[in-house]
Parts: sequence; structure tokens; C-alpha cells
Amino acid sequence: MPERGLLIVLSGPSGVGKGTVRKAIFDSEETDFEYSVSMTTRGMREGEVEGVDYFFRTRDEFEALIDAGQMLEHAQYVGNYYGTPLEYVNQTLDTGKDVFLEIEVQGAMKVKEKVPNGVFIFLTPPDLAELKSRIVGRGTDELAVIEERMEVAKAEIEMMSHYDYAVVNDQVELAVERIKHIIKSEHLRVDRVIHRYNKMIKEL
Ligand SMILES: Nc1ncnc2c1ncn2[C@@H]1O[C@H](COP(=O)(O)OP(=O)(O)OP(=O)(O)O)[C@@H](O)[C@H]1O
Ligand SMILES: Nc1nc2c(ncn2[C@@H]2O[C@H](COP(=O)(O)O)[C@@H](O)[C@H]2O)c(=O)[nH]1
Repeated sequence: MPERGLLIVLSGPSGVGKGTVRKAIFDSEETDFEYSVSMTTRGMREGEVEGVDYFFRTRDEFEALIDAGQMLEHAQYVGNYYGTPLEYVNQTLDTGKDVFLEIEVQGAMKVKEKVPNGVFIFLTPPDLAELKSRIVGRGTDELAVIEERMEVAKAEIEMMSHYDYAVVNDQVELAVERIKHIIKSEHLRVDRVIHRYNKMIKEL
């Protein structure tokens, strides 16, 4: 049986650039981990594709999956459900591959309770003014939603201390390199590598 993969969680406030950085990571070469597509009840935005950006579901469908225990985590965010389907994550980790989640902070904290040996990375903006200008510049939200996202963002930034790493998203390419570097280093941590050696010693 292969060694179980690593669960990598990228999180941070809305608009910091999680989606942008995640796409840049998966578009770049040498990416050796799988992206877990999330599920949501929010409406599809222009250009989004079912099963690629999200699995888009009704509230009833989403709640049925929660009740059936089929979500690793879920959270309500600005009036909609978002969550991580459990089966894909488990099956992929079991094959020995790493799985990458891009989720908001409440969900990340739930994953941390269930999978404490995951790698939890908090993406931060250079400052709050830049964060607001990114959300406004994206042009996907009305003013009231932008204000709500900014309020949530302040509370989310206070949760940074619960993460293993903080990465500033000043420039996308730099953030991508920092995250790839963290993942490579995590694979070399003695507490992860030692299991393999203990197994070899037992088999001697
Ligand atoms: N390093 C950066 N410098 C300048 N602009 C950026 C940077 N990273 C992302 N952006 C821009 O910021 C906006 C928000 O990015 P994105 O949608 O990726 O954020 P997000 O954290 O995934 O948001 P949400 O959590 O709401 O889905 C986009 O317009 C994106 O192009
Ligand atoms: N807890 C979870 N949060 C998720 C998941 N997938 C995405 N997200 C986060 O939701 C907000 C809003 O996303 P948007 O696409 O409407 O802008 C953002 O912070 C995402 O990272 C998930 O599976 N679980």
C-alpha cells in the first residue's frame, strides 16, 4: 500500500488571490499534486465551468450530501454553502498523491480538526487597502457584498496564527514559488519521512 498523500490547504481572506495563485500553481510545470474541486450553492459566474471551477448544486442537494456525511468540510460564506467532497480527497490520498484544497478560513479550521497533519498555508494581502482594491477590481460583487467580504476578511486575518505558514501574495509568481517551496520542504520533514524508515527497519 502506498504512503498516504499530503493534504495541502491554501486559505486566506476573500479577494487575496487564492484562486489566481492556485490556477498559476496548476498551470506551472512540476506540479505533483491534485486539485480537489469544491461544491457550492452560489450561482455560476461568467466563464465558470461545472466540474472545473466548482460543482454547482442547489441548497437541497448540498444539504442532502452534508446529511449523508459526504463532505470533508463545509461552510456558509456570504449566504451560500461551499464545501469539499470527501470521497475524491480520500481516494486520491490513498493512492499516495497529494491533494490541494483552496478554501475559506472556517472550512480550513474544520479540516485542521479532522486532518491535523495536513499543511495549512495562509495567503495574506500586502495590506487591507490592496485587498479591497482587488475585490473591487475583480468586478464580480456588488458594493454591499464587497463590504461584507471586507468585514469577514478582518476576522479571517486574525485566524492566521492557526496556520503553519503565511505567504504574502504581493506578486503571483513569487507566491507560487513560496508555496511550492513549502510543499517540497514538508515532504522532507523528519516526522513524515521517519515512518518510511521505521517500516524498513521492521522489515529487516
Ligand atoms: N498578486 C496580485 N497582485 C495584484 N492583483 C492580484 C494578485 N493576485 C490576485 N490578484 C487579483 O485580485 C483579484 C482577486 O483574486 P482571486 O479571485 O484569485 O481571489 P480569491 O482569494 O480567490 O477570492 P475569493 O476568495 O473571493 O474567491 C483578481 O482580480 C485577481 O486578478
Ligand atoms: N470552506 C470552503 N470554502 C471554499 C470552498 N471552495 C471555495 N471556497 C471559498 O469560498 C470563498 C468564496 O468563493 P467565490 O468563488 O464565491 O469567490 C472563497 O474564499 C473560496 O476560497 C470549499 O470547498 N470549502
